[in-house]
Amino acid sequence: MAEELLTDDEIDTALAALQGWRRDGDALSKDVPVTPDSHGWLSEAVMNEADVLDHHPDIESTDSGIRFRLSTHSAGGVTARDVELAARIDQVLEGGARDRATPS
Ligand SMILES: C[C@H](O)[C@H](O)[C@H]1CNC2=NC(N)=NC(=O)C2=N1
Repeated sequence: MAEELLTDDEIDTALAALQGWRRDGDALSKDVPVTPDSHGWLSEAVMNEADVLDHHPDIESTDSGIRFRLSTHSAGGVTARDVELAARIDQVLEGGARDRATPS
């Protein structure tokens, strides 16, 4: 798979199509407000997606939840793989929200 760094314009375009992601230096970053008891299942669900892509996020706890940072270490910045993983993380988060919703 090509490991080409995205240009600034390409990163801006990708961010416009994602939910709540921002550029953070050489990475894409997203803060997700969750209670500490949700860190475990959320991290696990995201890592399952990451394993499929063989591309892994940095995950850290923050005061208000959890932060994902995506960069392609071998390329030294943001590539299409990071954008793909960001979209998959958003799908995981949507699924989690759906699971917690009251059935109609
Ligand atoms: C050998 C394996 O494909 C590499 O170590 C992969 C694994 N996951 C990775 N994840 C991320 N985020 N960046 C990488 O460069 C990377 N490299």
